[in-house]
Amino acid sequence: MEMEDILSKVRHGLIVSCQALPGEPLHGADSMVKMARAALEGGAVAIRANGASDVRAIKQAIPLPVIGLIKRDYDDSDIYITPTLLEMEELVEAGADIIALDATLRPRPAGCKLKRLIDYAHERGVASMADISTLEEALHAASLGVGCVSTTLSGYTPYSNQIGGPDLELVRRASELVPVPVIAEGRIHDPAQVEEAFRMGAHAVVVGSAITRPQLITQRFADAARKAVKCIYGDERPN
Ligand SMILES: CC(=O)N[C@H](C=O)[C@@H](O)[C@H](O)[C@H](O)COP(=O)(O)O
Repeated sequence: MEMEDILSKVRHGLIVSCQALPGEPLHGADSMVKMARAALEGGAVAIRANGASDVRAIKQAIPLPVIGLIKRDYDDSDIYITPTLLEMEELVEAGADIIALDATLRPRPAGCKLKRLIDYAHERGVASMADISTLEEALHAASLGVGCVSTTLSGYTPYSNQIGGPDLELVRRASELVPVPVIAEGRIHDPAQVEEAFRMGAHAVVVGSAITRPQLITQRFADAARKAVKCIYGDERPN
C-alpha cells in the first residue's frame, strides 16, 4: 500500500497500542492478538505492536493496519525503539504496514543513521513513523522524508517536557509547523484527552496503557480506593 493510502486510512482515528514486554502479565502474541481483536471491536483504526512475532500474529488475525516497532537495547546507545536496520528488516518481513522508529537526535547503535532507516522502509514499500520527543526532532525527521511523526517519546528523553499527562502542546506546535501528519501518543488516559488531541490538530491518536495494560488500569483504581478509604475512614486498609 502507498504511504499516503495507509496514512489516510488512519486519519482522524484511534490507534490502539497493544504491547506487553517480557515480565508483564499479558506478554505473548496470543494475548496481544486478543487485545487487538478487542480494539478492532471497539472501533480502533490501527494497532501499534512491539516485536516481529506480535506484529505477524496480529496481521494474520485481524484486518487492520499494523504499526510495528521492535524495542531492543544496545550497549552503545540510549535508543531502544527500532534502533537499527536489523529491526527494520524483521518488521518488514513480519508484514508491518508502518514502521515506528526512534527519531531523536541521539546517536544510534553502531553509527547507524536515521535517514538510512527511513529510506529502507520506503524502498520496501512500508510507511514510516518517527517517534519524537521535541519539535526540533519532528522537523528533522520530516526533513529526512519520514511519513508521519508521533509524540511517543516526549517525557522519555531527559531533555524533553517532563509532564504527567500527554504533551498536547507539542501536538499543537508540531501540527502547525511540521509538514507531515502528527500523531498524538503518550500518557493519553481518558477520552477527553483524545478529543483535546484532535482539537490540537492531531492526525490520529494512539492510546496504549489505558486500554491494554490491565495491571496499570487496576493500579489507578486501587490508588483511588486507597485514597478514598483514607479520606473517609482516616486510615489505610489493613493488609
Ligand atoms: C515511551 C515508550 O517506550 N512508549 C512505547 C512505544 O511504543 C509504549 O510503551 C507506549 O505504551 C506507547 O507509546 C503508548 O503510550 P501510552 O501507553 O502512554 O498510551
